[in-house]
Amino acid sequence: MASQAEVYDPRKILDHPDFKILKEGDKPDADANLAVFYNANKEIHLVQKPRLKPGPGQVLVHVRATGICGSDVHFWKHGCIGESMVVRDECGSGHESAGEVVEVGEGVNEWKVGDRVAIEAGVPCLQASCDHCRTGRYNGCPDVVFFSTPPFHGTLTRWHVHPAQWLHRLPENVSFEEGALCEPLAVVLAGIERSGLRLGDPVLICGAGPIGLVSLLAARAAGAEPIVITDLVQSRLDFAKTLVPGVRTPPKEQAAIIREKAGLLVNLVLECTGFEGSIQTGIYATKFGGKVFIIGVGKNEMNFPFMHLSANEIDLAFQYRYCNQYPKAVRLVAGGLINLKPLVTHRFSLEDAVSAFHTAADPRLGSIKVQILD
Ligand SMILES: NC(=O)c1ccc[n+]([C@@H]2O[C@H](COP(=O)([O-])OP(=O)(O)OC[C@H]3O[C@@H](n4cnc5c(N)ncnc54)[C@H](O)[C@@H]3O)[C@@H](O)[C@H]2O)c1
Ligand SMILES: OC[C@H](O)C(O)[C@@H](O)CO
Ligand SMILES: [Zn+2]
Ligand SMILES: [Zn+2]
Repeated sequence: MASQAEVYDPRKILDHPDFKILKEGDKPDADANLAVFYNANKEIHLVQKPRLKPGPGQVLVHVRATGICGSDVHFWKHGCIGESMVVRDECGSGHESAGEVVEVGEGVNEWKVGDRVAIEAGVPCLQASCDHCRTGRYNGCPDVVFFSTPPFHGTLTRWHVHPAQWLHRLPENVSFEEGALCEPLAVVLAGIERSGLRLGDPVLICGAGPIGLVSLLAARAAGAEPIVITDLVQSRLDFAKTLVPGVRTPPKEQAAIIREKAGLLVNLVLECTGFEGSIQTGIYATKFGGKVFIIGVGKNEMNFPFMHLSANEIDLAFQYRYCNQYPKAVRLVAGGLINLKPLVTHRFSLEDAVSAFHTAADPRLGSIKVQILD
């Protein structure tokens, strides 16, 4: 049986005669399989890819909404995340997507044309010999195909072929935009689950970007009180207040001010920036026996106040993507416990998707979540 990596071999697309990088002024074919690709030269462009037929066990999805994640922008602007995820060739972007089934491959019985789905972008190997897959923690699978992490192309495209079992049904009351936002929600829910957050816990959230704001919504739904959120950008704190009016926003992200604002030391920090200074602030704001749960990603090496952590029995924990979170994410949105709608501040067509990237990458434009709709 072919591995997922072989099935989704990225060269198949790059070497295909119908693959074409569109230059300025090029008019795409009608209904073309447009996508946004970046490369090792830090160029970003619209491309035309072949529309492939779904193979056995696969489904062809018309992608209707895709959000731009900070990691998409990071791969474009910096060419890597950490040491193992490196852009070496043309690579397709996007992993926050939802759409509509348009064709099913052989042996697919659970989906039919017209079904509305959220796309789970990480496809693990599911081999019995893989301990991570066998034990259900499939986000640790070393052979995962994570669409949009090089070398695998992303789901920001018009026609995307996906394995049937990594799609999640969207109920009628969940829009494609919300379905796409279930991806960052899955990241956050995985973190909240492993952080052990309980009703009435005082929580500090560091960073009011999309991940911090989704954490705010999820922590509120989970019963955290009080919740303090930090950011260096006032407009993002203002946005947090509109989402959850009761949230406390200290004027500076310093531990002493956070303590005063919270009225107490927090027992849980959800760190959503990945910056060393912010992680340190989180550590100093945490009470004896508390936990600093780090969702943000950043530099390869960082300094933490070792003896303060030790003498206060503060746990440091980390989140890497997610496993088993999509069904929960969809239920929470459908059930009205988490309202993701306000997070989408900018919308673009697929034809104009490169402008969407420029908007997402420019902090002066004040976007929270930029989505591409088709
Ligand atoms: N662990 C995972 O699997 C996973 C998945 C998705 C995203 N992430 C990471 O989560 C982090 C947040 O993602 P995002 O999309 O919200 O990014 P973002 O860049 O939009 O938001 C980060 C926010 O942190 C703020 N910030 C920076 N330094 C700060 C400081 N010292 N104190 C307080 N706030 C500060 C910024 O102003 C910004 O608003 C990123 O590092 C991202 O790569 C991790
Ligand atoms: O939402 C998922 C994240 O963006 C990915 O893990 C990315 O950071 C690296 O592949
Ligand atoms: Zn992401
Ligand atoms: Zn595996």
